[in-house]
Amino acid sequence: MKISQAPAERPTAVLVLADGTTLYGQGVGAAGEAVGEVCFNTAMSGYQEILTDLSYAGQLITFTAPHIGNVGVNADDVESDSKSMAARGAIFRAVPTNPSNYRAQLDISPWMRRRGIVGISGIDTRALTALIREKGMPHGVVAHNLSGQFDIESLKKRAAEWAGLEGRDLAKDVTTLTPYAHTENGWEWNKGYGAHDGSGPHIVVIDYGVKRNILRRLAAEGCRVSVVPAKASYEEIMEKNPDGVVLSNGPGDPAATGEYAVPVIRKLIENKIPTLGICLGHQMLALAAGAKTKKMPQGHHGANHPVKDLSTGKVEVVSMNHGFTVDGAALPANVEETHVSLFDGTNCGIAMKDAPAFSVQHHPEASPGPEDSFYIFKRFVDGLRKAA
Ligand SMILES: NC(=O)CC[C@H](N)C(=O)O
Repeated sequence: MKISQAPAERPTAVLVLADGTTLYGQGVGAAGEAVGEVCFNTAMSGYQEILTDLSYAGQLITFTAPHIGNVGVNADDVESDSKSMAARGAIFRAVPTNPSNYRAQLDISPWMRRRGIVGISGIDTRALTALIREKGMPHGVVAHNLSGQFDIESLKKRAAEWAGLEGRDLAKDVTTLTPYAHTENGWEWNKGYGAHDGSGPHIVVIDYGVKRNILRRLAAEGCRVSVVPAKASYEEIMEKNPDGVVLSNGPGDPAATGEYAVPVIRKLIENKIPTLGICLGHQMLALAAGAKTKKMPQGHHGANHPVKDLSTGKVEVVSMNHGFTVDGAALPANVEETHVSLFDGTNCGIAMKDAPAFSVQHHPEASPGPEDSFYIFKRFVDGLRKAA
């Protein structure tokens, strides 16, 4: 399959893929160039959460929902701060129009400019998504400049020479540099975020690129939440006297990140410290237990993926964002598969039989997406309360 698009009349942006596919459009957000792996996200809403999710570092996001920016942006719906290294590029079908929503504080384009996200609109995202589905996630460059002059050959070369995500540890680039305490609670209609009392179990979250809503959901369960850098040692974690440890989501290849993270996680398991892993944290718990991870052709990025909890038989509709997967067919004997994707049967959760540790591939914190899996936090925290 090959796609092409006639140059827009006065293009101010272009998407060039490593195979030379060149799609012209209108620039949105920051001017400049962004190189990365081109993925697609099928969520119908939640573009602000998606564009601030640090797990997208190194990726350019094609939104399959055609109208991005309709409800504007606000200060609440962010998953990382303004200096974050989340997705550097975004690809839209329609040129964003004036937002209409009572929560809107700003248009998407100036907001993207502030965050340094280079965007292109006017792209046939349906054809691009079909291309990704057929051939896997290509490497590409989004370039945006008002002159409309682009050196396509050099952009193609840049895309083709980009090293890709396999073997890349990106958690070290996006993690917090210093430990901190988190106090923001879950968001409530007409109230926003409150502060929690922190009277419940103490959770240490290892930040590989943590989404804020993971921290907020833990706070909403009554937990005291401490966040530590990705390279915190086992001793530094234990000095904080955690009742439980959460391994966060994050960008890049779990196998590369695991080089420093897995030895720490192994010690947590050996010492029977209650542990919950989410997405990258799930993949690294699996690696620590002796399982394998591999790259997926298209990955899962959306907010309506059906997943089955094998322990209850219930199906939950979940938020997903991953391009690597745990090989469910090669799990060690002490690891039980607890969740599977009903789209393609890939592994979506594990529990260790000989340690109080479990993890899920999807995003129980949603943000964006349905709240079906909030119970994962409750399951973890109830377990801690029982053990106390
Ligand atoms: N959201 C995440 O934590 C993503 C994990 C990993 N970087 C992947 O793409 O599979």
